[in-house]
Amino acid sequence: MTTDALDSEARISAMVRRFYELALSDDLLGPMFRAEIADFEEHFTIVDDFWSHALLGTDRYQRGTAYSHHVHLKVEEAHFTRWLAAFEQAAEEMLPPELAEKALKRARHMTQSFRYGLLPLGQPHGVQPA
Ligand code: HEM
Repeated sequence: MTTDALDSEARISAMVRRFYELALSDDLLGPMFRAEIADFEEHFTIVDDFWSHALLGTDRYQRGTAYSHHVHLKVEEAHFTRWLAAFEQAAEEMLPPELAEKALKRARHMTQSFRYGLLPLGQPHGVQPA
């Protein structure tokens, strides 16, 4: 692996850990992550693999679609807003600008797909319900 690729992998790992630092201190996301994830070190490695695959094109994530690991979650629009805010902050702090831009584009796109799959039909997407 080249030095650049190694550096990108290290930055992705730092971004993932920063994301969970922010998400675990959030009063809505924190309890959900704690209830669902038994081993955080193992989970970080899985999410590192996902972002390495998504951003660097490696074959490290081989667990099907990330979406399938969310279908059982009871989420509302607020979960998405907060998830994305934490991700944006972590990406901007930890990734070089080009990689951060790519990560944000991917995260926004996936958040929107997850909304269509996980929010009840008829609930406005991307709008906080009254
Ligand atoms: C409402 C927003 C979201 C919430 C509350 C959420 C929550 C969670 C939770 C609780 C898990 C652990 C599931 C388990 O291990 O059983 C998980 C896994 C994961 N999430 Fe999310 N998530 C959200 C959005 C996203 C988005 C938009 C992405 C990608 C851009 C993403 C990527 C992942 C990945 C890669 C995993 C690991 C899946 C695996 O085990 O293979 N999540 N998420």
